[in-house]
Amino acid sequence: MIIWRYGRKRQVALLVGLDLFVAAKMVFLAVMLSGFIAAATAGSMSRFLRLAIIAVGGFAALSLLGQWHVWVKNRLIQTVNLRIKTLMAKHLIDDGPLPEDASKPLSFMTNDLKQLETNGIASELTILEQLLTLVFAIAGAIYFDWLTTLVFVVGALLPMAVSGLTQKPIDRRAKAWSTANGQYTGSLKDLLTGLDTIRSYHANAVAKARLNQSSTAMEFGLRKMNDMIGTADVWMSFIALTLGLLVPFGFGIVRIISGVVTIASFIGIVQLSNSITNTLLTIMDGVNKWNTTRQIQVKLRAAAHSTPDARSEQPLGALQTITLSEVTLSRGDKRLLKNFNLTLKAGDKILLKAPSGFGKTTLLYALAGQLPLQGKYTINCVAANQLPARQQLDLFSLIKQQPFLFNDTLGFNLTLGGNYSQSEIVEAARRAHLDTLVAEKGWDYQCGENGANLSGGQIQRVEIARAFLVKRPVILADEATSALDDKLSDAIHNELFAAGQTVIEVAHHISPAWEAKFDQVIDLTQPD
Ligand SMILES: Nc1ncnc2c1ncn2[C@@H]1O[C@H](COP(=O)(O)OP(=O)(O)OP(=O)(O)O)[C@@H](O)[C@H]1O
Repeated sequence: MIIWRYGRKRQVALLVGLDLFVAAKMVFLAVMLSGFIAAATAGSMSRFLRLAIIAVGGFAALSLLGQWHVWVKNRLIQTVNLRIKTLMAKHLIDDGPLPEDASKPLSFMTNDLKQLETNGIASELTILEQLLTLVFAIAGAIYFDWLTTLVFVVGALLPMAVSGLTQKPIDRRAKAWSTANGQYTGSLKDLLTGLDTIRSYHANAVAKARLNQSSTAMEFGLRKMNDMIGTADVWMSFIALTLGLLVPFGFGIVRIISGVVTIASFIGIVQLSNSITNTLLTIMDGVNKWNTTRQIQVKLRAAAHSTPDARSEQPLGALQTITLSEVTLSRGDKRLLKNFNLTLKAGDKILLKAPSGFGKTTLLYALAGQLPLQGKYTINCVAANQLPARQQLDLFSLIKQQPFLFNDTLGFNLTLGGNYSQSEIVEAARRAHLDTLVAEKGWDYQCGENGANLSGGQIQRVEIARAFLVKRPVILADEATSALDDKLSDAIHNELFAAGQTVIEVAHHISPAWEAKFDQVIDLTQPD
């Protein structure tokens, strides 16, 4: 159960306790109505008035408990939602997927979790409440006449057995909808990111058609899922109404005619039979809805149980060597580098050259452990895949070709909330030649969405300053100065070369004078 797994046990227990009172309301109503009929049949006004006072008082007390029930229920929903979101945020940030999968977690965090709330959590709460109502209603009806009740209960239970048949097709359609939903969110995100490109190339019509295509697929998936749930509901309801109501009602009439049951008892049974049938239908509906969230729950459990890196922490010591031997890289189905070899020692400066799309960025990501590689990769003679991911990550700072800036201050974008002294931050900014910008705008300057309020060169220097600030043993520089003028590019290279860190740089345009300063210049197109 989602609420038991992610909620506070104390809150769940209190809710179940209050559910008992909410559930008792229907039985209380039936007993009161039956009592009114008995008073009317006996022609006793005083008995009627006494019952009327008890009825009003009883309903007032039950309503007060119902109010408390609302608060407890909503607080429980809040706790469960928050715990799930915290868990997923942790999973996403700590052990999240590679960049190319970015739209999937976005869709999961928005659409899937919303569905989990409306179809999963809400259904569990309803089912719980309705189950208790059902128990009370059956107990009350047995008190009036057990045989008539039995007919009512059997009539109401039969449709439940049939509902099992609709489970699998509902599951299938829920899965198809979830996939289409993910694709829609992905293409919408892509479109919004590239809106200015679309407009400047007049690709509006194509963009609209593509978005329309994925929204059509999503809406179709939703319709198909709702069709299936709706169809199941309609026919379940037909079976429930005939077997659960008409047949037992007729049976009760026969019992009255036979003189076994009084009209007052029968009114009580009929009132309670409504509760029995309605609760069973609501429970079935809840179970159907809950079943649409099975896949989401599986993902959630996987996220909750994602264990920290099981590889043993080996003391790696200071970086000495990095070796790649017979390494092959792929991206999707595409084979990139094949049988690539590289040996470097700490402090080396390496320049990687190859035509666009050859796999240089992929190689840098693989070195940092953010993309897989086939072949032998060792750091200080230890196989990289034996190192905890965190340890490998901490060796590298990656200056990305397309840096990402948060919609936050300049200061935050440099430190990313890390714990650095002011002098360290100022020094990193100075080395990345950001000091003029800082003097002009200040650390609290808002960078805008993905650095919209900065120039391309300034964004690149924020990314460079991040790398200088963390001072990791290896700097992976992917076209790190492509947006800078020659003077700034030279100045940044001076800083890159001065610090004694290992530098592995990918650059298309680099002057012969700078090229000569690298320890190794590797042309990836040339076999060893
Ligand atoms: N997320 C991705 N999913 C699938 N394929 C990708 C992805 N990113 C890049 N590729 C493909 O992998 C190949 C290598 O890309 P990569 O970015 O490593 O090349 P590169 O040599 O750095 O290119 P450039 O010099 O243009 O930056 C390209 O063919 C590219 O289309």
